[in-house]
Amino acid sequence: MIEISGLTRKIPDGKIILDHIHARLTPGTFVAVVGASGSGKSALLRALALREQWTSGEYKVDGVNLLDAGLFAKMSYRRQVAFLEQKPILLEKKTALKNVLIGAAEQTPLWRRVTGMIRNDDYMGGMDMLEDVGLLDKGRQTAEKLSGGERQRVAIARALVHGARLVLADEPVSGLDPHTSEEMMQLLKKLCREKGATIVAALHRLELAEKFADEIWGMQDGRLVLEVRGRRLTAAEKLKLS
Ligand SMILES: Nc1ncnc2c1ncn2[C@@H]1O[C@H](COP(=O)(O)OP(=O)(O)OP(=O)(O)O)[C@@H](O)[C@H]1O
Repeated sequence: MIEISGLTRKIPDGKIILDHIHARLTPGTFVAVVGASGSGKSALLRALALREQWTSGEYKVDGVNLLDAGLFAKMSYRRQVAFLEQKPILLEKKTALKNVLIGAAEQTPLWRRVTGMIRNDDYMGGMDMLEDVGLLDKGRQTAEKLSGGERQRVAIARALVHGARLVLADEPVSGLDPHTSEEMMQLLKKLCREKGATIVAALHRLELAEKFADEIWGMQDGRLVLEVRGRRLTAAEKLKLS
């Protein structure tokens, strides 16, 4: 269980971009973060990934406040968190399988990054994960030849093969056509269910959030102003977020 309380981030010019956010993340839940451009969706995801400094607040993971914990505890937590970029950065000349197994710098042991070695059981694990994301036939294809949707799938497989418990996805369907976007959302939902990972995805398209997410968080001016579970947003709520 992850509990955030009073998460605040103030940038050097004094502007508060995340303002006293309280939230709870239950394992295996798919959360969509929605809100107007500049409302703080990406900033929230980066703060959850500990990629940016928190000015104040508590970040409790299984009851322990990570912000008071030592460097090793933070590093060990970061290894359990995967961040999916809008445009995944892959090793272009390497195969999809190698990208899954050695591409995630924060989650890959140093010896493997240095040697590029893949053990037989890792190879099987990588292939299983590629199958889970529907890319078994693309395992030997180099990343440069993959489509936008396939690249996102490789990035998702890479996140999950290393056992990420929290996957933060910043606009995972940006630039994808409507059909591929729906497939991607379906895949995230399936992996959430099957692997028990918690997924927090920033989304521009409300209808995708309503169709696929278990919870919708609405951001406005750095504040979390809506938390909706198991239902669509009302017209008034949509208006609030526009
Ligand atoms: N490191 C930073 N330095 C200065 N300002 C920042 C920084 N990070 C975010 N901001 C500002 O904080 C606000 C929220 O930005 P953020 O990128 O989180 O919005 P967003 O909701 O993800 O927007 P979009 O949907 O356009 O991606 C914006 O006003 C942005 O300019």
